[in-house]
Amino acid sequence: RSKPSIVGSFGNVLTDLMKQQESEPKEERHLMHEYDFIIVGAGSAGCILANRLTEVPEWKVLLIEAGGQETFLMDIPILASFTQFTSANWNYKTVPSGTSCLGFRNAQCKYPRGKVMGGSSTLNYMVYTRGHPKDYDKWAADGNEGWSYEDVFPYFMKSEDMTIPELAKDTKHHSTGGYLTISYTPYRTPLAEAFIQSGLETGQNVVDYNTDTLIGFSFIQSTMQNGTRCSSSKAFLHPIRNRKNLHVTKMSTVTKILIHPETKQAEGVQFVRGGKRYIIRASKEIILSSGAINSPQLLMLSGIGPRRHLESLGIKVIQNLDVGYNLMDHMALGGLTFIVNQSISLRTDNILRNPDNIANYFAYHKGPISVAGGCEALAFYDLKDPKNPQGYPDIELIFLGGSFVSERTLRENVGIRPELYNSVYKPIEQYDTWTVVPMLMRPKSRGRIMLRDRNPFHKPLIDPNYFQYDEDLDTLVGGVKKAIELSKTKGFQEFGTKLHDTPIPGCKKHVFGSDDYWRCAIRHLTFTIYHVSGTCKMGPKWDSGAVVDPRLRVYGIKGLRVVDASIIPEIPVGHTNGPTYMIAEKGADLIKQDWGVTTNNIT
Ligand SMILES: Cc1cc2nc3c(=O)[nH]c(=O)nc-3n(C[C@H](O)[C@H](O)[C@H](O)COP(=O)(O)OP(=O)(O)OC[C@H]3O[C@@H](n4cnc5c(N)ncnc54)[C@H](O)[C@@H]3O)c2cc1C
Repeated sequence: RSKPSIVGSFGNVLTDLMKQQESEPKEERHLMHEYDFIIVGAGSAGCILANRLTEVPEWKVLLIEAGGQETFLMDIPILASFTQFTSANWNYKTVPSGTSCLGFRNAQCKYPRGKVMGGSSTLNYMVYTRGHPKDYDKWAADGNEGWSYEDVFPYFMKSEDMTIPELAKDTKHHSTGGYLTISYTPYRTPLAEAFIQSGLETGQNVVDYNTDTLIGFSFIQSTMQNGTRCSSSKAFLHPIRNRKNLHVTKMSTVTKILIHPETKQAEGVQFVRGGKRYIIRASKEIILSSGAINSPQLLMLSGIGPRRHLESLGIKVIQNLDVGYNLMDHMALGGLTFIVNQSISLRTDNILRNPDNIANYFAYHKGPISVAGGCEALAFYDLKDPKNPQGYPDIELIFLGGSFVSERTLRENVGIRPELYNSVYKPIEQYDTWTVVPMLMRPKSRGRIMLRDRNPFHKPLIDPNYFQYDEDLDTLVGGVKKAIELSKTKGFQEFGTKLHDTPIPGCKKHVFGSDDYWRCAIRHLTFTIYHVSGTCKMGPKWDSGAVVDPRLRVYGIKGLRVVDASIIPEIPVGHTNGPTYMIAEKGADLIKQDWGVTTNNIT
């Protein structure tokens, strides 16, 4: 490969920019008064639904998105954390709890969500995982007919275009030719290789975690296309931008679902665009795909939710349901930092200052700029059954070839208190470092979303209720110890790896490295892994906490479904974007079946 010239690469920047601008479906200026289907939210789920429903030529579909266009900068992997500082982020924060997020400003965890075409898939770190067969078999066992692993597996396959040759060969578990491109990141630090080696050295296997076997180590399979982000908009909307039966309206915030109080038929939506209020009707259905924070918010604003809560705000109750409960997330310890003695880590400032890196990225979409927010590899463990290669993970370790000190935006993403940063991390800013983020895979704790008031433009209250159960904290401590064990392996010791052992000021009363110290550290540097889900829970009719039935229809209301991460009854083991794609693929088929359209024999 020839060395790219800066001028040539600049030309490629323009090409990337134009391609992104031209490929996204255009804003529809002349909206109709009525559509067959209205989809609220062009996020991970909404873009799939828009694609699959407009496969039926006679259906007219309106896709409404509160955010604006996805830009080519958002598709540059290393800038993943940076995008959170733009208007493409809803900028939510958790309520202060006094028991978690203590090391962040106001003791609040930041809770970013995508407000842009592609939704959170335009902000995320592109890790593509499906979860474990047991996750879905449990959904089915709990009464969600049609959602066992065997039932949902074809929908993971349906979306997929696996471009990693050795994985694509495994046609039992992977497919090619779908809309969603999965690939390895085109660049790896030697530290990521050391991470994989550390797994082998400690008796673990290297696995393809998107099969039935998750326990083991792997480089990350990313939703990445030719070294750039493959958001749900890029994957599912760009290729169908010319379909005449799809209208898209952007910068349009839905403020209410209009439901007839007596017939309980969802009739239309009210939204605001450019300061003007619009009402558009749906002749068949309205589908909420606004994500696990905004879907429950919209339902509650529209009179569907817990009676007492709605009445306390003066909202007329149309249907009393447990909307907003069952909030789940994968929480983690952030800031676990290891120092090395060679310049081999991802230091974002240095990477972006080096013109060769920039030229290489824009010419070939390769090099360190193609690593999404520094995430390179991962490992799954079943700490309760550590010797079982077929175990059910309770911990995931995400490996990053950098840390708080090498990635300025990362520390701002979480809003670390300056005094904590200055005392613990500032003194090691000149060193090369790496991080493992231990994540809790099967949390018991459940949080809740509530309305602040009746104003649709006010942010809802988000209480993730992290560490409601000590068990969650204890499992996470087990994950921290695993990460430290790995740092002592030969592969990492070749780089003189050393755990950074300056204690967090609020945890100095505990001996550094003791279980109590790690519990305290986790309560201070509590990371969300951004997997908010479950707040419009799917369940059978005997489940009093269920908001939607197993065909994703809102209980008690006609013509209204929720199809997004909020229907997840129990959070899968892994990251939630892949499962959300599956939910949307299956949701689209459920809708088609209910309106008498044949569906490719998948179900
Ligand atoms: C920073 C970050 C990193 C993440 N990293 C990963 C990762 O690496 N791997 C992974 O698998 N998962 C990751 N996730 C989680 C994953 O992206 C989400 O689970 C998934 O995108 C959820 O999809 P969704 O369709 O439910 O919601 P979203 O994708 O959030 O879509 C909701 C859409 O609805 C729009 N909307 C909301 N309210 C309204 C309204 N009132 N009117 C009109 N439009 C509205 C929003 O603007 C948004 O576009 C990450 C998430 C974040 C935020």
